[in-house]
Amino acid sequence: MKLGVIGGGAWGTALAQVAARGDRDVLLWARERDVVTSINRDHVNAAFLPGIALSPSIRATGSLGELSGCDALLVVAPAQHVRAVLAETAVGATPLVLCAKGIEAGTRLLVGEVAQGVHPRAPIAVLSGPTFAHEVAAGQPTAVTLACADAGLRSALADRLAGPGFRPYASDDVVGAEIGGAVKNVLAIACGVVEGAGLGLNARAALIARGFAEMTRFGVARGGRAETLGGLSGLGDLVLTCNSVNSRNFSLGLGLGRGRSAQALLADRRTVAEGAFTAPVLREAAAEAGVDMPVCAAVCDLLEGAPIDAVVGALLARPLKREAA
Ligand SMILES: NC(=O)c1ccc[n+]([C@@H]2O[C@H](COP(=O)([O-])OP(=O)(O)OC[C@H]3O[C@@H](n4cnc5c(N)ncnc54)[C@H](O)[C@@H]3O)[C@@H](O)[C@H]2O)c1
Ligand SMILES: O=P(O)(O)OC[C@H](O)CO
Repeated sequence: MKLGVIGGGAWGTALAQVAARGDRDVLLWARERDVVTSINRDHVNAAFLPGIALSPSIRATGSLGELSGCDALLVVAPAQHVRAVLAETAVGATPLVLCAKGIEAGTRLLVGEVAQGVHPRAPIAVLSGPTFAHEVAAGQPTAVTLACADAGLRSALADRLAGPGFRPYASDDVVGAEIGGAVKNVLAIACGVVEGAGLGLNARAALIARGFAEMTRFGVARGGRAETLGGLSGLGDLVLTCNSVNSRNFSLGLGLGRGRSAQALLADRRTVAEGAFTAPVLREAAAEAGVDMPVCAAVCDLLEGAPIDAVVGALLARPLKREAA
């Protein structure tokens, strides 16, 4: 199975490295000319994944048309750009493996739903889980959820990607796998705020547990399964990103917690903090589904500039309730 990768950021490059294990050819489309040159000439992605020596069997291209010879495509553009990039790609019935974590603004669609709308004949899979790109690219042990309704395709993709340091777990719950990754980014911002504002480790643990309850409520309301939310793509990724400054979302929250504005923090950054874009659309989607998500709503308020004391005070002053509710 020849794999193509759409997106030359940190995660697309790390996944290309996984797919290239054993000197297998991988074609990676990158939007930036400097990334294409850097990968083909020096076998590094100096812009988005510095310090990692890439397999020479990864070839980069700036032309989406070249991907037409691939047997499956890993889609690793940021969530808000997936529609535009896929619209320019000839896909037909080639399987698409969605690896971005987010919900599309405006439509409130999951990335897999966007892909299905653009390419109705393409089988859809989702790869998600606790995966800092640098660690994956360096071959450090990592496990992910690989979700696909088609058992044969799921198994073929898992066999193609698995290796000594990369272990996919199979699932048929595409929606559940996507929602975990999208919601955890918003919750990671909240945990960063707690760290930046010095609110303590108890508060962070409370946010992780109550945030997980929100993620599960929303995921189940959208048709996912609670067991998927409790797996690698949900709880696993939530634990990772809520506890490390290596997370772009956590570090965005850290800056907010230290008093900087979201606008200033997001300006000029070349890397993506998906939670900032997911938070407002998640608030809309939760309202639409009739799901209470107070922590995620609080992150929206903070991104819009509300004072931390007021937001935290309002969260804690809500009426007391049963934990399971
Ligand atoms: N970095 C990680 O560790 C990691 C791990 C798992 C999942 N992800 C997810 O993968 C997705 C991609 O993130 P990343 O970390 O590879 O990106 P990145 O932050 O390393 O790089 C930004 C990417 O955005 C792309 N981009 C910017 N503007 C664009 C546009 N107008 N159209 C198309 N692409 C555009 C750039 O080309 C680049 O590939 C995100 O959804 C992210 O949540 C990232
Ligand atoms: O750096 P973040 O916050 O985008 O997190 C990267 C991955 O999603 C971790 O699994």
